Amino acid sequence: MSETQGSALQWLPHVLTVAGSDSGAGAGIQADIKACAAAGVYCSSVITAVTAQNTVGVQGVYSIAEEFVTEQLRSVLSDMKVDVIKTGMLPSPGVITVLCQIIKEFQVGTVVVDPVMVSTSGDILSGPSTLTGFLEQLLPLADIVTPNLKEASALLGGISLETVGDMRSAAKSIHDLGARNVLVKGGDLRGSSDAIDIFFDGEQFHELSGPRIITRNTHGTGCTLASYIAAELAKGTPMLLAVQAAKSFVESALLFSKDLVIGSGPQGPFDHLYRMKKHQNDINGPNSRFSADSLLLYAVTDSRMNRKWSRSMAEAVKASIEGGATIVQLREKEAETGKFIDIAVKCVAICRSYGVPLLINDRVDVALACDADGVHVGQSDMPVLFARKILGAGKIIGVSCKTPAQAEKAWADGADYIGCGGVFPTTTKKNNPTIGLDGLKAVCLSSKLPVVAIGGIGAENAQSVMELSAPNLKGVAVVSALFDQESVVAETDRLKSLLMDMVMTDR
Ligand SMILES: Nc1ncnc2c1ncn2[C@@H]1O[C@H](COP(=O)(O)OP(=O)(O)OP(=O)(O)O)[C@@H](O)[C@H]1O
Ligand SMILES: Cc1ncc(CO)c(N)n1
Ligand SMILES: [Mg+2]
Repeated sequence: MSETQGSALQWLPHVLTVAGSDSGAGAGIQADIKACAAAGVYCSSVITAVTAQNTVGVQGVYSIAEEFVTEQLRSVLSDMKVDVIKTGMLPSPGVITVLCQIIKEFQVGTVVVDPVMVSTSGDILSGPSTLTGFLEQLLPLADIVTPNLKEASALLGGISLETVGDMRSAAKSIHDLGARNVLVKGGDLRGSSDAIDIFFDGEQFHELSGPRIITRNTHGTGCTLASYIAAELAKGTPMLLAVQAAKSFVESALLFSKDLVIGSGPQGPFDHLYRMKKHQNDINGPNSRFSADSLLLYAVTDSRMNRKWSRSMAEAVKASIEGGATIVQLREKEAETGKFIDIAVKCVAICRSYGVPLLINDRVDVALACDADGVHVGQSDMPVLFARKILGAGKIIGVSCKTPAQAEKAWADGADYIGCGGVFPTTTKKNNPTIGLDGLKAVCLSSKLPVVAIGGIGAENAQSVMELSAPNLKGVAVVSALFDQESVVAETDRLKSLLMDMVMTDR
């Protein structure tokens, strides 16, 4: 059919979750399906148990007979191409045995094991009788196993785990039991202000640390993390990157949902599909303060160049606006905070009088203090999610991105635009690898956000940039082409006219 319609057949990465149902839908199968959906991955589901569960706890468990688990597994695997199997609640030794047989029979490529044993509310989901099955049958098939502290302890005969050091030793011991990679989750580590997980690939340890979000809505973080890892693996993401992406997803979802009220118990669910909600918010307009058209000619200041041409920052900024700059970013890498504020206050006043937005590079505090229009942050500066938290919906936040993955995250975290580069080599920023026009195009295509290109751009090559057929590429950001010039007004005006011609002929 698709041939007659002239369209290519489409393949969607596919995770099969083998897990229990949570009637409250915060954890279990329901969390797995939502996490995979959020990652853009198809998720089929074989149900091993039905729980009567809510935000208070688990009131009942009804295990599905192993014959019927087998029937479900055969149904899915005989018909569909599954890339990754993710396991959650496995209520009996018999279910573990049939699952392992079927994984081998159908030669499923990748297996993610979340050794769910006890819910955070303290209820038993898989009793001690399954321990041997986990240890002897399932772990040796696992590409990654993701125990929380209690589960890691249970797998290791009940040893106590209280410190990050204990988590490292546990990860190594569990690796020795046969799992190829181990992630010991520290969500429940007492007395830690960060949420620290330990990843061990058999050779190296990685301490994955993120801020602990203060919220009651952490029900299902474990299921979600494992499913998101499975989803990333199904897309072909390498193991460590998949784990990092999953942790970052959980963190963002918890932050976005921290004040959500569902249920009256101590542990609420969170919103896996927050990105859709965020998108709705965007459409509905808190970001209407920002017009993407202002990215057309984006002037980034440089005090070294100002010194060379003996002009003050205020003079340089004013000249760039008179020449036609549509937005200005104050970039001060050397100035002390007091000096920076002094300059920023002057520039805010100038920009405001012309109606041109002024952004501050990197320093969220300076932007707030001077009531600038927003900030531009790099990948190693304050994360967009936190900058947004501090600045609120009323400010513009831009972020530098070199890769589609960074671009995707920029949008999910609430950025208003992406600065993408360095497109061409430049002397302004040393040791900054260039991504070329191809890299720029890849970033544009992978994001819904407006993009401004940066790096070695001037009148001579602006056309080659603007010709990229990406509708969200809105302009060029320049430093030396405006500021390392005898006349800032004249050079800005020249580039602006070129850009205007390009956008006009485009229409
Ligand atoms: N409050 C929090 N803030 C940030 N990250 C968290 C928080 N709580 C848990 N996490 C992260 O969520 C992931 C799951 O960890 P956790 O130790 O809670 O698993 P779990 O106990 O199996 O979860 P579940 O509640 O589903 O049983 C880990 O990456 C952990 O660091
Ligand atoms: C069904 C089910 N699976 C897993 C967990 C662990 O969070 C839970 N609470 N319920
Ligand atoms: Mg937990």
